[in-house]
Amino acid sequence: MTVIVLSGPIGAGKSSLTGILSKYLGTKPFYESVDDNPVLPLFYADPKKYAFLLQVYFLNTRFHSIKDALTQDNNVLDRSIYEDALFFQMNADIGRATSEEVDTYYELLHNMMGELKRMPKKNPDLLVHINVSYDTMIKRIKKRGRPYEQLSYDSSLEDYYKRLLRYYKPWYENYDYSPKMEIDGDKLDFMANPEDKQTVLEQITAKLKEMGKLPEDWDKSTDIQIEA
Ligand SMILES: Nc1ncnc2c1ncn2[C@@H]1O[C@H](COP(=O)(O)OP(=O)(O)OP(=O)(O)O)[C@@H](O)[C@H]1O
Ligand SMILES: Nc1nc(=O)c2ncn([C@H]3C[C@H](O)[C@@H](CO)O3)c2[nH]1
Repeated sequence: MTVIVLSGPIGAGKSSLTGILSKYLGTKPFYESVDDNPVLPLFYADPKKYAFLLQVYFLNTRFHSIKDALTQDNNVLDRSIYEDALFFQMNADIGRATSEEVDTYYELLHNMMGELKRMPKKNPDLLVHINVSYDTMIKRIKKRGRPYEQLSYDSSLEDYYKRLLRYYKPWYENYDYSPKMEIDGDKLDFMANPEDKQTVLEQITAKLKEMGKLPEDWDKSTDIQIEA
């Protein structure tokens, strides 16, 4: 059983790489609830009012996916539960949560993490973190085109996104729930460039082999077709 989780800021390419990787490894993808998420547009329209509700929504949907993923064979998850607190803390730090909401959130998170410890598999096998600069992040957010994430929708998002990148750096450095590796999302266009896609799959395959999670003679074509 191998569970891989992707991490990285908004628009880094987690969902895209989840699709590629799960197809390549023949495993099941688990996507974050975004397009079917009724709270996300409310949050972007009024972050102070909806930050707490959005966090609880994400925690709940993430918990469902994890419970499912950790009891099945092989999986790829497009964001880790360990990033939830990063988002919440950042929003709390900019005044979008009351002290009661902060206390309640951390109690709930602690409670849920306690449940995870009782699962047959407690942690993922590997975290694959996609690193991107601010410019790449904005380019990808534009390309994907969710209206409420655009700087033209709310110019304060520039500060929000830059702050998010600052929070991610120490978060990744301190992450120690599983082995981890970084992908250079600025240089590697694994969506449009087949050579870059091959490079990324080779890097992940090498790490899985090193960890004994893939046979040494695993040699599968990286020529897989994914809908953008
Ligand atoms: N390495 C890449 N090179 C070029 N384009 C990319 C790359 N990764 C993702 N994209 C494009 O960038 C956009 C955002 O990608 P994606 O939705 O996978 O990001 P994400 O990290 O899952 O975002 P979110 O955190 O918001 O869910 C998509 O339009 C995707 O096609
Ligand atoms: N506030 C907040 N807390 C979270 O835990 C969280 N997880 C994801 N997101 C937002 C980022 C993208 O817009 C979109 C897709 O990742 O959802 C979050 N926003």
